[in-house]
Amino acid sequence: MTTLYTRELEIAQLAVQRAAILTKRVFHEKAKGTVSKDDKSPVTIGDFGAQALIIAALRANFPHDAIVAEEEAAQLREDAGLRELIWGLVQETRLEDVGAEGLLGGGVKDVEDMLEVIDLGRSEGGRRGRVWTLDPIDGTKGFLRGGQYALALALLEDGDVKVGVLGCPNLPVDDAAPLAADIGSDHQTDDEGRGVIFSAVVGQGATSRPLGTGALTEGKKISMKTVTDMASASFCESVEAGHSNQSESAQIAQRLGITKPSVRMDSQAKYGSIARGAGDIYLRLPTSKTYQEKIWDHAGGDLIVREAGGQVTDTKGQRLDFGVGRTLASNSGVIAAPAGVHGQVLEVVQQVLGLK
Ligand SMILES: Nc1ncnc2c1ncn2[C@@H]1O[C@H](COP(=O)(O)O)[C@@H](O)[C@H]1OP(=O)(O)O
Ligand SMILES: [Mg+2]
Ligand SMILES: [Mg+2]
Ligand SMILES: [Mg+2]
Repeated sequence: MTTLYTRELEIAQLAVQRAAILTKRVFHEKAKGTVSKDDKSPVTIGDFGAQALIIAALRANFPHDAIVAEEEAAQLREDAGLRELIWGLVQETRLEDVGAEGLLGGGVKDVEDMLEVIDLGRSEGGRRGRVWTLDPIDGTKGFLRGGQYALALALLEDGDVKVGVLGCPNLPVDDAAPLAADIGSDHQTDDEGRGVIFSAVVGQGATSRPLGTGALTEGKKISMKTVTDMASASFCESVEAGHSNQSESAQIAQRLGITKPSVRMDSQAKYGSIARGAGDIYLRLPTSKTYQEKIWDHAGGDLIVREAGGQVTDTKGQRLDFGVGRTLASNSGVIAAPAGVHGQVLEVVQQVLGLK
């Protein structure tokens, strides 16, 4: 039997759309309730609030599915001020479309329930059954800086990505618009013309549609650009130097004959951008032997790029393996490129990294 994942896709898109109303509100506020996690990375009331809203929708619609999400409630249990702020936001956030809000169902009863909902994302993942993976704000540093960020949700079945949704509130709606890495330094930019949801279902292609706040509109098919001449191609890479080895990628660009400077952008907005042909190649080269990439940072983007005509592997040439657990422990780095040139890029990456 073919499973079409129609309901999963609809709920995932609406859940991301609703949570984005909350993150956009926080994005425009000066005080974002930022705290530091144990690994020293930042988390805001936007991350916690979005995670609560999205998991509440999953709990109501797919109560038997496992969830692997980035955030946990431990810090909120110790900070009444912070959790009340988040609870206020969660309570107030509704989709404009009453029917759509009804579809999401459930809701969050009270503050304690909100903390429990956040902690439903603590599954260990794995190669069996249905597992949702969620990054409520991917690219928190971009979110704080006024750059790109994404709400990333994907459904894995037996370790394979079946549905991927990326909400990118700061990317242009227009698939043909030039790559937008930044929205201006004042954070007060008009939201007009911005906000897009990228989606893909395995075997059904990838689409984009406006993020909006009302009912979902029909998606438009997206596809990667065909690269015929490397000299006119460019890399899309992290802003954060600590997330990808930028000097190695400069050598790779040079060997490939790429002359344009890399476009630096936070979050999985990179995957969405290349999937719609607004960029060409996404490179993420390991910086340390110890950091392991997380499944929620790649699952949605991986499927969206592959369904748009791309190939995604690690630097060893292996597909990303989302069935190992919460991390991509068996992979190293990421190379996402149009299928026609992926082999050529991989070859040069391996030469420069000394892998062959
Ligand atoms: N040391 C690290 N190396 C690589 N990626 C990291 C590291 N620390 C955090 N990340 C994650 O990298 C992603 C954003 O990186 P980039 O913009 O470079 O693609 C985010 O998912 C971020 O998590 P987070 O979701 O907490 O922002
Ligand atoms: Mg984080
Ligand atoms: Mg992330
Ligand atoms: Mg995150």
